[in-house]
Amino acid sequence: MTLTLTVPATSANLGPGFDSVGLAVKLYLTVEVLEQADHWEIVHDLGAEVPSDARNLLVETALQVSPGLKPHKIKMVSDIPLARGLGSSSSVIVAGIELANQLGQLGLSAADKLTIATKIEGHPDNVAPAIFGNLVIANSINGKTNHVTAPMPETGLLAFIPDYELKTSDSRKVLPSEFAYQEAVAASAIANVAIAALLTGDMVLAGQLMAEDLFHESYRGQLVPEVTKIREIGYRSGAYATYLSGAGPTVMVMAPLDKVATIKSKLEAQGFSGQLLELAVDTQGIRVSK
Ligand SMILES: Nc1ncnc2c1ncn2[C@@H]1O[C@H](COP(=O)(O)OP(=O)(O)OP(=O)(O)O)[C@@H](O)[C@H]1O
Ligand SMILES: N[C@@H](CCO)C(=O)O
Repeated sequence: MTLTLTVPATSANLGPGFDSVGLAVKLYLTVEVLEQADHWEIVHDLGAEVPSDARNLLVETALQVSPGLKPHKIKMVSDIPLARGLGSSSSVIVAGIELANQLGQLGLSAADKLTIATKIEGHPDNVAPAIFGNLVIANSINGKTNHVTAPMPETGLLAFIPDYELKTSDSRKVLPSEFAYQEAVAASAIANVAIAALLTGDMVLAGQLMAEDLFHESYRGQLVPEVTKIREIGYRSGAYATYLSGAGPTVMVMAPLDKVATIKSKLEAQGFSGQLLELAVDTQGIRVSK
């Protein structure tokens, strides 16, 4: 039987949860492992920029975890748009670790996978929900990763996915290299209350605090000009929150389920170039079938 790995997309930060909070959503990367071969071959239609050989991030990750793996032919299909703030790189890294785990029979625990994935990605906010599903709050310090998974309170999710890419590396370049002590205290207090509100199911309070992020959104706004108008429309139409998903450029609107259709049609009327997608929370994380 064929080994198939299915990994969800993820939306990181949720405003002030910079580098530490993420939500799994129902868009998927699917990796089907076919026959053993002389060399790695990845069959995909993700464009010429994505390598079809051992340079593909999937294989690079798998070989980093288990260098002796035998090459295989692999079919890769993805609904997760690349470099748009929906965790495409994390989905591949998580799939690569699982590929090594399965082919190399490594017996990795979920915690091991999170530690490895965080080391490769640099922060746990996308890889953690890609592994566990749901809402995950995680940190990593000196190679030690901690995480808490929680159900997401009921909310509609509307993603505006611009038709331009924004690489995480470029979006991190506009962030400050230092933060004054008082500012750091204020930023983390906002994040703490936002998380407490999410964990107690208070989407109204969570949404207010998500809009008050001090860590990254104000610096990145210039890279995603649509965010100001989308936030204004969301605010006037009763959304809970509007935030930059991951490093952007996707803008996520969280809103009561009965307000999503109205907000969607108001956003459509703006004529922004891109896609508007209604999403739902993935509650499972990575699936392995064989
Ligand atoms: N299926 C894939 N196979 C191989 N490489 C991929 C795949 N998906 C994404 N990548 C690599 O990851 C890069 C995008 O990573 P980047 O961190 O910039 O954005 P993202 O992960 O989509 O967004 P974010 O981290 O903000 O949520 C792509 O340019 C490509 O190099
Ligand atoms: N927390 C990360 C997510 C994207 O990898 C960022 O905002 O840069």
